Amino acid sequence: MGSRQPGPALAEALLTEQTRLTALYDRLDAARERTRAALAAALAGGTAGGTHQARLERDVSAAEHARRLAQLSAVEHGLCFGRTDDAEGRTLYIGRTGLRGADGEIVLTDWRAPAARPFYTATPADPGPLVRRRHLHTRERTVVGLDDEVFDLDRLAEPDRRTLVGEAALMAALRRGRTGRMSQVVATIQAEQDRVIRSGLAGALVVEGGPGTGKTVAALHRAAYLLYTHREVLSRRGILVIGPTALFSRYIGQVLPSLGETDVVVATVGELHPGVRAGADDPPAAAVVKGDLRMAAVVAAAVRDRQRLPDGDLEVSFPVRTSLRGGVEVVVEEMTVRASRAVCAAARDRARRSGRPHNVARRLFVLDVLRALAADEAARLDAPADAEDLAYARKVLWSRPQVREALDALWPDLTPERLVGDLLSDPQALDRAAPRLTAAERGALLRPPGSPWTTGDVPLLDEAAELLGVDDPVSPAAERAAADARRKEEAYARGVLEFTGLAEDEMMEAAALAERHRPAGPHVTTAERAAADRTWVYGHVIVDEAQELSAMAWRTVMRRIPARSLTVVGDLAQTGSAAGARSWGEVLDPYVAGRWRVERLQVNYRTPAEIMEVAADVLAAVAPDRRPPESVREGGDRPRAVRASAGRLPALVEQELEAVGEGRLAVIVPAARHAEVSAALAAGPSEPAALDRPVAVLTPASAKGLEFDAVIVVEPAQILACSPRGGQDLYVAVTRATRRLTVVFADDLPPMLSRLARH
Ligand SMILES: Nc1ncnc2c1ncn2[C@@H]1O[C@H](COP(=O)(O)OP(=O)(O)OP(=O)(O)O)[C@@H](O)[C@H]1O
Repeated sequence: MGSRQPGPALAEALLTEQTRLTALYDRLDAARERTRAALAAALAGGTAGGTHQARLERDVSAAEHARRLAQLSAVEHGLCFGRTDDAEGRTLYIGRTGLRGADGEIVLTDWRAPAARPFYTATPADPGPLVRRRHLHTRERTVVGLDDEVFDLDRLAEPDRRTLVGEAALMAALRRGRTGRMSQVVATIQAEQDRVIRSGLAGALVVEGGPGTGKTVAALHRAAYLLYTHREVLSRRGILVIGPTALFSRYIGQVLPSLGETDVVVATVGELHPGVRAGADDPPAAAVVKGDLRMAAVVAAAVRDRQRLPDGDLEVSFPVRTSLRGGVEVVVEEMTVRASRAVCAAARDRARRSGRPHNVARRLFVLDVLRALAADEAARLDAPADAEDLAYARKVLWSRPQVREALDALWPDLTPERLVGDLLSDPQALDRAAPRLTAAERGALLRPPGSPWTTGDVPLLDEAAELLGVDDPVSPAAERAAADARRKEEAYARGVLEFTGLAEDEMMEAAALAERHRPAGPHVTTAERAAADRTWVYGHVIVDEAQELSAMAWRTVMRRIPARSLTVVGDLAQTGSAAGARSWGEVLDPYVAGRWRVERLQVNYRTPAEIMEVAADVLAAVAPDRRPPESVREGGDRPRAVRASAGRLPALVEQELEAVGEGRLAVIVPAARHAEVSAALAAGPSEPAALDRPVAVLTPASAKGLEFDAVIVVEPAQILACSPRGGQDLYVAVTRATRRLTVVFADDLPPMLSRLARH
């Protein structure tokens, strides 16, 4: 065990570290003061004008100072948490940010810096350069405890050669009650996690491991590490973190800001199409078809299906003379112009061959047909026309609603929403676009017009958006409006200067506000700009619970990361979606063949051994080739099974709440029972405030990635029967608890849960 120091020695050590910590906070205060002044100066400098270049530089440096100030403000708690001493007598203090002393020497080493690495990787068996590692426990600006490990092998007995880093510190972190939010763990990162965090940026890194092995927490720290190490590239492009549900996004939402990182977008696949918020999931049959790569061809065919030819020649009639009779406008003379079907076909071919997206190629089609119509009109009027006349005639024709309507019917300007919405609610359109799908598959896709968007629709919308494109040259008016907005922002930024005399928090708010209110330019955070732009290219993408993504969803993700720099986090034994992955090769080979690598995490930090034994039985039944992770903790309360009718659930919930005190409880139910149990427990819908309540009623799918002090799993037999991946769902459900697991059943307890103590 780590050598905890006895009385006087401990007191002396505490005093030494307190002196150091106080000095570090002084440096932090000074750094904030300097940054605040630099921000104020940058905002004030040259506001009256200056060259465009000067303004740009000022904006960029102001953004940089604002970011640094945000970072310095985020590290107030737990600023310094570790110290290393090496064989050469060098001492480093490790903290959540780097700080320099008055002479420019490094007084606090950022946890992400290469020099900090031994703090995480040293083990008694392989201490590297270290002779001692010390964990500092602090509350506000005070040192309240120390935890030392002396890597002096001669004095350590073999059984004491632990492999875990700072066991006491880790255990203290793991014993904390759950708050409904994931917290950062920079002080207790384990060696195997450190490898994940510091792995290089290129290619795809797959982080695989059973439930509770810290895949998510390691991936988020990796985001912070990558932003630190490759700031140049990544802060401009940002990092996208994709999670399984909005609830999960909320659960992990604090980790990166608490590490001082803001250039990260957290979203679900259902949120990747700006303007559409897909909440609902598809029924399994529809999910499977929508997730199939054949859908790319279906969407492409649906687009082509909207590029039509007239039945015969194209004929358009419009009034050329009208007169007012009794206050009503009547057509006195009409004219009909024609373009032959062959001309329309040639126009369509040319537009298609151009390789441009539908809405952009539309211009070519329209132009060709208008040419033919204008020539026909000239012939009809018997008026010899030169090129200029014809150009004018085309313009006039295009301004006629009848002409526009006729051309729109042949080659309409389409939004992705309209294309996909129409396709999925029109059986004939589906028949035409998807001849290769079976009738049953097409049937699974069909739904009433105006149905809400589902997660499975988003990859289809994204596919459609790619094929449709946008024919939207920036108008001079829009440019003027943007310039105007920029001027207003500059005035606002000047106003921010008045805040500089105020307290830290207020200053931060003002700086953040200035950033948030700027619609364009460097003051809007990278994350905000990225989230609003479907075509944004990210610097790195992290996909969590990656086993859930369908092949079509992967296409959508890969579009956002042409450089293919990815972290893919998941556990194939937890795949719940019918359209999800079966192997990483199947997912990644089409995009990064030969450029992906796997890191496995083996230790479970969440679930005590007693609960994990139960989970291992479930795993053995559903995925016999997989080994469960090993729990780092034992001694949790014995998991139990209770035979009880639904009516007794509220009483059981009360019991569990009492047992966990301040802790949180989840009741995980088969999807079909969610509404009923929520009503019985007077719990609201599961999104997004569920984590704020002491009791959350969740389905296995919505519980994915989350954890609670106590979990009640309701009717496991029904969870098993509810979906084709019911076994995986049950595995997810029984691995969410950090302390207590109760399984409630009325009739049957599945044999795989027979290890549970019966009550
Ligand atoms: N090094 C660590 N120090 C302290 N706590 C840790 C550490 N690693 C993981 N944990 C904690 O263990 C719990 C599980 O971690 P996490 O949610 O990242 O696991 P996971 O592998 O993503 O699980 P799942 O597959 O079930 O989603 C979290 O509470 C996390 O904070």
